[in-house]
Order: sequence, then C-alpha cells, then structure tokens
Amino acid sequence: MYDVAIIGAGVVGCSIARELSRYDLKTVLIEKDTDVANGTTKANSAIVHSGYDAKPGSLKAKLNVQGNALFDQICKELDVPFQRIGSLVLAFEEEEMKIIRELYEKGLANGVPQMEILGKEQILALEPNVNDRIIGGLYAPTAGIVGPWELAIALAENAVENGVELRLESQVTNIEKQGEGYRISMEGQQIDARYVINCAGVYADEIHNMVAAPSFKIVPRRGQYNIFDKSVGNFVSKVIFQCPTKLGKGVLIAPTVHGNLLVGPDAENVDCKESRETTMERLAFIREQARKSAPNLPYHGVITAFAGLRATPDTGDFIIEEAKDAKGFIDVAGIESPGLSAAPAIAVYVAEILKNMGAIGREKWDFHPMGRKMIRFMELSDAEKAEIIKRDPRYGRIICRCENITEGEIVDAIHRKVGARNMDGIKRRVRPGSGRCQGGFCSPRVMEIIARELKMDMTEVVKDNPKSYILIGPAKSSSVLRENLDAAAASKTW
Ligand SMILES: Cc1cc2nc3c(=O)[nH]c(=O)nc-3n(C[C@H](O)[C@H](O)[C@H](O)COP(=O)(O)OP(=O)(O)OC[C@H]3O[C@@H](n4cnc5c(N)ncnc54)[C@H](O)[C@@H]3O)c2cc1C
Ligand SMILES: O=P(O)(O)OC[C@H](O)CO
Ligand code: FES
Repeated sequence: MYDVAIIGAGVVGCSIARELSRYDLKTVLIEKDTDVANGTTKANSAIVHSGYDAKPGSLKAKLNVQGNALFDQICKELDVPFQRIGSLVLAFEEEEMKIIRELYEKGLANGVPQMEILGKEQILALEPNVNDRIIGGLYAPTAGIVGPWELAIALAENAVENGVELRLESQVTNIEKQGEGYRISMEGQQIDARYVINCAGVYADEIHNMVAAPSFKIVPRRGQYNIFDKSVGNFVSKVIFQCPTKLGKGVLIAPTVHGNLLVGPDAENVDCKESRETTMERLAFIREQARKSAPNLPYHGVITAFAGLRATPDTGDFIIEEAKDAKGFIDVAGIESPGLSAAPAIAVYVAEILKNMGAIGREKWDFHPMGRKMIRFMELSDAEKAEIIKRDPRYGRIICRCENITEGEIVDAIHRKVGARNMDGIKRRVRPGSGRCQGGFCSPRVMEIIARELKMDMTEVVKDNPKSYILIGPAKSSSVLRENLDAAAASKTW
C-alpha cells in the first residue's frame, strides 16, 4: 500500500512529488500520458509572475508570491533555465493608469517587492520597441521566465531519485474508498493508497467526482501563441503585458529562456478538454493585439504556433483542500494561471495539509536536492568541449543544426531517470525540433537515435502518444536505397 498517490504529472504533481520525497513516505506519481509535463505544463506563457494580479487574500495571490520567491533556489538545484527579467504592464490612456494603480495596490497587499509605477519615457528607455503612444505602466522586477516543461521534468527526475515511483501511461479510470484509504484503478492495474492528491489539470473535476459529490467544474479555456525565431528573440528584454481584462492578463510579448520570442495568448472557453489546435482567426486577433504593444513586432520571424488549455474553475480561486466528503482525498484543482509560478509553493502547502492530517512523519536524512546536471554542449568552453568529445565522441556529432544539439545530449536525455521515449520527449528535454526548421532536418536523425537506444524499430518511434506514428513502413524505393547503401558500406567504395 502506498502512503500517497499523486494523480497527474504536470508541474504541480511533479512539484508535490518532489516535495514529498523529502519525507519518509511511499509515494507514487501517476500519469496517463507517455511522459510527464504533457498537459498544460507544456503550453503556457512560461512567466513566473511577480504576484500583483490576484485578489488579495486569495490562494492564488499568496501562493504566487511565495512560489516566485522559491524559483531561484529550485532552478539552481535542478539546473532549470530561469531568468528574473522583470515585467511591464502598459497603459495607453488615463483610464488604464487607474488599473495600473490598482494593480500596484494589489501587489503591495500581496507582498510583491520592488514594484514601481513608471512614466512613458522611463518605459521607453527600458524597452525602445514598445509603442510610443503609452502614457505609463507598472514595472515589477521580480517577474521571470522559466522553462516550464524542463522544470517539471527535473522535479520528476529528482523525486524519482529520492524514491518516488513514477507510473506513466496509467490513466486513472476509477477510485473507490477502501478501508484505510483508496483503491485506484488504471487500465489493467490497481493500487491502494492512504492519501490521494488530485493534480489532474483540466480533468481534476472528473477525478474528484470519482470519490466525492461534484463541488466544482473545470472549464478548459484555450490560449494560442506564436513563437518567433531566435534572430528576433531580443526584440524586448522584459515581459510586456497590456492591462488585464475579465478573461485574464491579455496578450503579452516576452523573450523565452531559449532566446525565442513568444506572443500570445488569447482566452477562449472551449467544450473539449483536448482542443489544443490553433486557428488562423485567433492568431490574427493575437497579432493585432500584440501590435498595440509593439507596432513593429517582427512577424516575418514566426516559426510556429501552439495552444494550451487553462484549467479554469467555476470558484474563481485555486481549490487546494481535502474533499468535504472524502477523507484523505486532497484536490489540487483549478490551477490556472499563475499555477506555474505558484507550483513550488503549492507543493509546500500540500505537504502542510498532509502534516496536519498526521500523514507525514520525519524528514529523510538522505534526501538529495540536487538534480543531475545536463551537459549543454554549446555552453561549454573549447577546452571542455574537447575533453568531453575525447571521453564520448557522440558529443562531437551535431544532430540538430538549428539548436546545435549533439548526439551525446540526445542519448543522455533518453537514458536519464525520467528519460525521453518519443520525439516530443526529446524535443522538450534537449530541443531538437524546436529550431527554425522545426525538425525538418534533424527529425529523421533523432528517430534513428531513439530506435537504436531503445532497441525498437523506426516505425515504432512516435511523436507523442502511442498512436502518433511518423513512419508506417518502409517504402520500396527506400528499402532499395538502404540495400544499396549497405552494399556500398560493405565494399568500402565510398
Ligand atoms: C495559455 C496559458 C498560459 C499560461 N501562462 C502561465 C504563466 O505564464 N505563468 C503561470 O504561472 N501560469 C501560467 N499558466 C498556468 C499554468 O500553465 C498551469 O497552472 C500549470 O501548468 C498547471 O499545471 P498542472 O500540473 O496543474 O496541470 P497539467 O500540466 O495539465 O497536468 C495535469 C496532468 O494530469 C494528467 N491527467 C489528467 N487526467 C488523468 C488521469 N485520469 N489519470 C492520470 N493522469 C491524468 C494529465 O495528462 C496531465 O499531465 C498558463 C496556462 C495556460 C493554458
Ligand atoms: O491569461 P491568463 O490570465 O490566464 O494568464 C496566462 C499567463 O499567465 C500570462 O499569459
Ligand atoms: S535542425 Fe533541428 S530544428 Fe532545425
């Protein structure tokens, strides 16, 4: 019997798993998909908000500000890209300056440090590409940008290194009260756990309803984006917001931790919890909105688009509590924005709930907080590069030309504790496929490496879910070509 079962391995479930791995507990992290960080965690604005948006007194406000303060340490421990670049909210008219002052007051009430209301010239000095029609704005230097999926993957990996069990491809289909705890059914398997933590993102209401009377509803609210090429990645140096509306913080322009530029999101309630498609109409709307902030936005540099789903609750705030009619079942639901920023603090908050229930005992003496570092080959000095190629020549072979990723880095991503099993898994860990050609050049090479390292056939290598095949079988001409190449290699004629 497990002490704790966490359902959902997004950034929230992974943060909680890592936090609980400090304690002497038998914990399992359950995920329906083939990899961690495959839900909302892989598709968001990647901003660590400073914390002036949420209503003072709300869980969102408290956990955002607390979470923001934890990022330096966690990202250092786990070797996750994070930059505290600051954010600006722009005002274009006097009415909006009123909103800026309200945000500032809310920020003070929430405990956000170092905020300043700036005038037009101060903002233009910081961000020359911003529309010169602005009249002022709010500056929050503690806002940052992070690699959201890198964070979740590193948290999961560190949790596993500290004893948490990770079960992928395990969709929870039923939960029943059973003696001291709960019996959790997944396709073809069942486990028992004393405590259950529901971190199922947009599906959290359905998981809740398996054991308790319905008490909240999650509406998927889609947000779409464009990503721009690195050549225009420094168009702005901070996160540029407009004034928030009822539907959220609005369209932003921000650099990413990998040097691209991100523009979006819009906010659109959708019926389906899997509706992650982008649409020309909404992307055109985003473009128009973003041009208000920066009329010269270099749209020739767009390389791709994506969409994510906010898990918007009908309660207005994060729901983090024991379900009223299911003792030992804790909902961590409605974790829409600023859920990424709040995730480290949510984990501490959930651990406190478990402590108050008497579920958590002593801290383990052998918890090790440091993640195993990744070798980022292009960030090494020439001497370090030479040394590592001498040890492992695979670091001397560039596979992804756009992002300069070596075979050694890809092989390492496959064989780590929470290793990549498919193309998107590799892309999220080491970025081949994220560059300007979007994998046009490197994808076949990455497929070959996955097939070789995981001892599978090329046709078994998938993009993401088990049915997302890329190849369906050898074409006649390609098998003839392969025979010719093999023959040529054998006779050493080239
Ligand atoms: C457009 C957009 C922009 C955003 N921007 C920001 C931002 O800039 N800053 C910020 O702080 N926050 C932002 N957010 C919010 C942030 O992304 C989320 O709060 C955060 O990613 C939520 O993480 P999660 O782990 O709760 O959910 P998820 O990442 O969705 O994880 C839930 C997991 O549960 C799994 N699951 C579901 N059902 C089952 C089941 N039956 N069995 C097993 N597993 C199951 C899913 O597969 C999934 O992996 C944004 C969100 C969106 C959509
Ligand atoms: O639009 P919101 O308010 O859900 O916020 C999403 C991100 O945090 C900012 O883009
Ligand atoms: S070569 Fe890998 S994305 Fe272009």
